[in-house]
Amino acid sequence: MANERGLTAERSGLAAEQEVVDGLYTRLDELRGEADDRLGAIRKEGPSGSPQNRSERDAFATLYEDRIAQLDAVEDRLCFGRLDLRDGDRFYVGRIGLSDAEHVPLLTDWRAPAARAFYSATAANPGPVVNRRHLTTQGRRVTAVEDDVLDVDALREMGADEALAGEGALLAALGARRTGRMGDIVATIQAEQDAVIRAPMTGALVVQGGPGSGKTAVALHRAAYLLYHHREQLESRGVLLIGPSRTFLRYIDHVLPSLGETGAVSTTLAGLVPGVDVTAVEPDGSAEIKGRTLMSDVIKAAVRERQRVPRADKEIRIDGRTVVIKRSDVKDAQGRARREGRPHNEARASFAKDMIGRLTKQLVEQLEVYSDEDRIELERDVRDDRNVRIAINLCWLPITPQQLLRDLFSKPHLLDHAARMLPEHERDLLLRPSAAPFTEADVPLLDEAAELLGEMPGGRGRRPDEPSDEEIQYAKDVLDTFGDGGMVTAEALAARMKGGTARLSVAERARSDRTWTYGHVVVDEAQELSPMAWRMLMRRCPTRSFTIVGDVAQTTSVAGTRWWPETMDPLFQTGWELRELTISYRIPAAVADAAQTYARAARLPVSELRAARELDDATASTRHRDPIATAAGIAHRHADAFAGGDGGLVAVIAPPRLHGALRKALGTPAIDVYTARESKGLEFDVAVVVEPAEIAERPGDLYVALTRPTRRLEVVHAEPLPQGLAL
Ligand SMILES: Nc1ncnc2c1ncn2[C@@H]1O[C@H](COP(=O)(O)OP(=O)(O)OP(=O)(O)O)[C@@H](O)[C@H]1O
Repeated sequence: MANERGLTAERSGLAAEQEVVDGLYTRLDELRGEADDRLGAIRKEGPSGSPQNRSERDAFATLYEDRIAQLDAVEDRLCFGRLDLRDGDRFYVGRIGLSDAEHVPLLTDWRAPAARAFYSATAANPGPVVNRRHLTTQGRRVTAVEDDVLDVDALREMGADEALAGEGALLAALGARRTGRMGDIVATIQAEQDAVIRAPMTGALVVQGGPGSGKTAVALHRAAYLLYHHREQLESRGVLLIGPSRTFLRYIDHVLPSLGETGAVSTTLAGLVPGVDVTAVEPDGSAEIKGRTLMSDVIKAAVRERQRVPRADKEIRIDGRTVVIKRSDVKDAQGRARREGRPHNEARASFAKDMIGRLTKQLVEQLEVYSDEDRIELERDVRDDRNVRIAINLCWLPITPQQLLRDLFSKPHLLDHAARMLPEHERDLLLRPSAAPFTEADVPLLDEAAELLGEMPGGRGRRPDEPSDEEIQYAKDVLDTFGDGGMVTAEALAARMKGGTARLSVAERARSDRTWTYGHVVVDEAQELSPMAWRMLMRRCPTRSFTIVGDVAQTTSVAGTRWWPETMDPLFQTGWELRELTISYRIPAAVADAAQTYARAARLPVSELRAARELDDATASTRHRDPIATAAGIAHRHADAFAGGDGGLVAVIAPPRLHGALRKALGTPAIDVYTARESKGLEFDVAVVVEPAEIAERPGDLYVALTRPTRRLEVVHAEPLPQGLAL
C-alpha cells in the first residue's frame, strides 16, 4: 500500500514537472521564433542604405544569429532542477535564464547567484533550501525526478546519505555510455567542483585533482560562469582556453556551446603562434633544455646577434663619391635605436634612418651643398643606393622568428655565441639541420622571438627606406655563407643578387592575433607546460587572471611541473591559490585502487582520490605470448558487446612501436589506438592497455593510460607487469 502510494506520488510528481517543462520549451520556441523573424526581416532588407545603416544591420543580424545558436544549443536538458525554499518560494534551474513576455522569471540560469544553492546546499548546511529536486529529461520528456531533502529531521528519518548531491542523477550520468565527445555536467555539478567554478576571477586559481575528478569539466564550466558574470569585461578581450592537443580540443568542443557560450577561443599552445606547424617530436634531452627560463636569454642574445658591427670601416661609392660606413657610427646608431626600446625588426627603421643621415652628411660635406633641397636629394640618393641598403642590412638584419630559430639551432657558431651559458654537451643536444621541422618545445621560443623581433618590415605596409624581401633574403644568404661579421664586396653581393631570390615566409596576416591579450586564460593539463610555455601564456594575459587545472602525478613532459609552488610562485608570487578535487567521477573504485597503488610505488605525487562508483569486474589482466592478437581479440569482444547493446567506446593504449601491428590485428578504424600521451584527458568505456611495463618507462604515462576507462580496464602483456601494478 505504502509502495503504491509512493508510485502514485512519483507519477503525479512527474506529470506536474512535465507541465512546467512543457511551458519552458514553449517559451524557448517562442523566443527562437522571434529571433528567426527578426533575422528574416533584416535579411529581406538586403544590402541597401548608407554604410552606417548597413553596418548596423550586420551587427543586428550577428546578434540574432548568435541568439538563435544559443537557444538551439540549450534544447537538450533545458531544465534540470528545482529548488524549494524555506519561505515557500520555488524556482527552476536550467541552462539559461528564461522569462515570460511580462518579464516574470520562468527559469534561472545555473550561473546566477540564486542557483548556487542548487549545487552547494547540503543537509548540514542547507541555507534557505528545504528540498532540491533533480529532473531527468529525455528530449522534452521528464523521465525521472529525484529529491534531496535538506530538512535535517526529514533527512535523518530517511537515513539518506548526503555525500554526493543528487546521487541517482549523478550515477546515471557517470554510467552513461561514452560517445567520444565530452558532455556538460551542469545538472550534476558537485559541491567541491561548484566552489571552484564560482571562485572569484582575481589572480590565478590552480586546481589539482586526480584523473577523472572533473578538472576539464570544471575548467569549462568556470569559463562559462566567468563569461556570464563578467560579460562586458570578457567579451571585449575574450577567454582563452589552452588544451594539450587538437584531438583533445575536438573532444571538448561541444561543452561550451551546450552551456550557451560561444565566446571562448580554444587552441593548443602551437595554435597561438600563427604560421607555425608542429610536426615533429624531439628527444627529451633537448625538449627539457628548451623549456628552461634561461632560453629567453638565449633568444635575446640570438636577436642581438643580428645587430652587428662590421670588422672594419667600409667604403661605398655613390655617384662617383665615396662615403664610409664607420664602425663607430654603426655602434652609435645601434645604441640609439636600441634605446628606443622597440622590437628588433621595428627598431631597424630608426637605425637605417640614422645611418642614412650620417652618410648623407658625409656627402653634404664633400660637395659643400647648403640648400635643403640639395640635401634632401642627396639623402634620397643615399637611401636608394643598393650597396648602402645592403650594408645597413648586414648591420641590422630583419628576420622572422622561424628563421632566427632555424639559424640558431643549425649553426654551431650562432648557438655557441647565444647560448654561452649552457655547457657544450647541452648545446650539442640542441643542434639540428636547418630544414628540421618545428617541435612543441620550439613554440614558446618562436613566441619569445616574435616578441623581441616585432613586425617584419613591410608587415603593415612597407616604408620607402625599408628593404624588400629580396634584399633581406639576399643579405641573409650572405650572412649564412660568410658567417659572423662577414664583410663582402658590393660587387660580390650584386653578383649573387642576380642569382635569384627567395621570399621570406612571414605569417604577417595573423601577427595581430599573436599579440592579442585575453581577459582570462584557462589552461588544461597545465602540469605539462614548461617555464618557457608559461612565459608565453603570461604575455597573453597581463592582468594575470588564470584558471589552471592539472595533475602533477600525470606529468609526462620532462619540462613540466611536479610541484605547483615551484612553477606558480615565480609567475604569480602570492597571487595564486591552490584548490583540490578529491573524487574521481570517471574511474570505478577498483581501477582507482590499482592505478593509485601503482603510482605510489612509482613515487608519483598522487593526490587523494576517492571513486564515486564501484563497479563489478572493472579490472582484468591477461598475460599471453602474443599480446597483439590477444589485445585485438579483447577489444573486439567488448566492441561487439557494445554494438549489440546501447553503444560504448573501446580504445587500445600501447607503446608506439606496437601501433602498426595492433591496427592491423584490429582491422577496423572503429577502435582507436593511442599512445599514453595521446590518450591524455580522454576517456573510453573500456581501455585495453598493452605492455604496461614498456609504457611505464615514464611512470606518469602509465598512470594516465590506466585511468582512462569509465567501466573496465583490460591489461594485456607478454612482459612482466611493472612493479606496483597488481590486477
Ligand atoms: N559532477 C559531475 N557530474 C557528472 N559527470 C561528471 C562530474 N564531474 C566529472 N564528471 C565526468 O567525469 C569524467 C571525467 O571528468 P574530466 O575529464 O573533467 O576529469 P579530469 O580531472 O580532467 O581527468 P584527467 O585528469 O584524466 O584529464 C567526464 O566524463 C566528466 O563528464
